[in-house]
Amino acid sequence: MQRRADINQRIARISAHLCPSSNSQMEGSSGLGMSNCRAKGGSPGFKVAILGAAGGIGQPLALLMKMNPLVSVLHLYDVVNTPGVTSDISHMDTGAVVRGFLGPQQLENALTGMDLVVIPAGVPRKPGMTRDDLFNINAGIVKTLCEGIAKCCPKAIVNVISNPVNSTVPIAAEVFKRAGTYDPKRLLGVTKLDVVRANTFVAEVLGLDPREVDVPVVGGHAGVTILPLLSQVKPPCSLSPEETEYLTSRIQNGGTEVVEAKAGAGSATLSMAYAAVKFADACLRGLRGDAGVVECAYVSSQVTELPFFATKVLLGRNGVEEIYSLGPLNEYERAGLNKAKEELAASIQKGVTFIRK
Ligand SMILES: NC(=O)C1=CN([C@@H]2O[C@H](COP(=O)(O)OP(=O)(O)OC[C@H]3O[C@@H](n4cnc5c(N)ncnc54)[C@H](O)[C@@H]3O)[C@@H](O)[C@H]2O)C=CC1
Ligand SMILES: O=C([O-])CC(=O)C(=O)O
Repeated sequence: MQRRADINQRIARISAHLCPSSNSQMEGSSGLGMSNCRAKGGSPGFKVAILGAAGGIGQPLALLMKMNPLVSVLHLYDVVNTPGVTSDISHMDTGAVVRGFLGPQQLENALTGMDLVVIPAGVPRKPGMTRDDLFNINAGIVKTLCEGIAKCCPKAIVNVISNPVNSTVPIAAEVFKRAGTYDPKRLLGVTKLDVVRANTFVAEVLGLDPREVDVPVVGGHAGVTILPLLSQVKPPCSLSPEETEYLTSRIQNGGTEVVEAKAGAGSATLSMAYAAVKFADACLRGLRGDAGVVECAYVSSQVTELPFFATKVLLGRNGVEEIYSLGPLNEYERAGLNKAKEELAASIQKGVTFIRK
């Protein structure tokens, strides 16, 4: 009888170690936490935080990041619902240890020690809205989150997804400048979804596999600031003026296409999570020291007279190691570039003014 009780006690002790309850993975809870778990921290890899992790993008992004073998620790932060999302994701039998953080009082712990911070926090569009219509709410959210980054993980690479990206990246830069932590190489606006869409739509027109197509998309991430360089598509191809016009318009309006199809239920989340995880993976491969990791991103730049601009960049151990020039543009692209720069200049100024005012 006594022997049976001993065995039961031992089993209970072991399962408490190996299967902590979902609450115990939440920052600030009592009892056995992930910090007591024997399996924690053993695997090499990078520490990644997702801010806005319970949202439409955040949840599938968390799932995909949990599948990434380069990630050893995954912190999920949001102002709502992180206990459930964290519990759910943490049951996936992949290497990354997942921890959840709920509300502003846990932001600092969510950020401390992170190598990469991905920000999809903020409100999405509804039909009839522009991305700039999100500025009033999302600017403040991005400001607060970046203040936390400056304080707790100033050396982290930061991927900004929250719209309007054309303004939220300058906002992040101003916050970091104020804090004395700004490193332009480590701040990247995520425009990868424009590239993903461009590859898909161009492949459809040409009858190719989208995985074999590479379309540079430069400028920014809203309407006419999204500038696909269809004269530089790889593999080299020839598009008629009608095909060029159709593709440029579809790529520029890809976000609106999804917003309208979702009819009030938000904007692109699944394709965005896919794009964001590809982009984050590229940043991590760069950090690891892999050679030749190139992505389009909206960064501090001298490619044009504007302080921020999206082009292809080389990612490395310090973030953006090299920024590539635009390459030869045709007349149609040069006209598009002028339109893009006009709108981008205003969006950048709006972001800068928001912090400096
Ligand atoms: N860069 C790009 O290509 C794309 C950007 N986006 C943008 O991403 C953002 C998020 O979109 P969705 O995930 O669809 O929205 P969502 O509303 O589904 O999720 C946003 C999440 O952010 C959280 N949140 C709000 N305030 C927060 C704060 N102060 N701290 C932490 N979390 C906070 C919310 O609780 C929510 O869980 C939007 O601004 C959207 O426009 C969307 C698609 C593509
Ligand atoms: O269109 C939106 O509002 C969301 C977004 O940025 C995109 O899907 O490209």
